[in-house]
Amino acid sequence: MLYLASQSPRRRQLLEQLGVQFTVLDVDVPEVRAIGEPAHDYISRVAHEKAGAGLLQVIGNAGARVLGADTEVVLGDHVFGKPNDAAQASAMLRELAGRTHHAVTAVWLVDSGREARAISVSEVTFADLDEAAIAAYVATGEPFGRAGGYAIQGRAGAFVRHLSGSYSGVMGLPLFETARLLREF
Ligand SMILES: Cc1cn([C@H]2C[C@H](O)[C@@H](COP(=O)(O)OP(=O)(O)OP(=O)(O)O)O2)c(=O)[nH]c1=O
Repeated sequence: MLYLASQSPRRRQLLEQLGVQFTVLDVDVPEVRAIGEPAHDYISRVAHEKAGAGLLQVIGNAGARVLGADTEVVLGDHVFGKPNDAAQASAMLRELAGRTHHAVTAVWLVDSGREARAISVSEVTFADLDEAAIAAYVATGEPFGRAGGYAIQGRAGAFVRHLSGSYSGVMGLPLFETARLLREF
């Protein structure tokens, strides 16, 4: 049995695209980057902790495999998680506007004896955004619950001048990499 340790409706929707049967587990892992922790190490660690927390819930079930993922937006050494309020969302969008950032998703697949990881790094270039565009976007509510304060699958799709990488990875679960993990496991 496959489990998805995630409360993200996007991840559920994306995993459904692969046509696999799975059950969702609720996990709540603190997302706190340690001082000096490299961005990719942090993202991978959080995804691993989500998968591990899920596995603890189903460890008695024979054949249980658990997927966990974490998505963050990275600009230089800054890691943008989900904004807490409108001011934070606006500040993130102001930094992303007119620049190229990385949208990074780490995925772990674990069972009681094995674990495997995939990491998807996409390069995303945003158009210039003026204060009015940022305010209008934040007012849609879309930034909340989204890394970097934007949803590529929503209105922010119009901000993306260029994407090199994985659209599903930016959205929260890279399908090519996830399918490969499931096949190889
Ligand atoms: C960049 C980007 C992120 N996102 C979402 C995907 C993730 O749900 C979220 C990043 O937060 P995460 O901490 O990766 O995930 P989550 O808290 O939503 O869910 P869980 O930890 O339970 O798995 O941002 C989009 O939906 N679209 C985008 O374009």
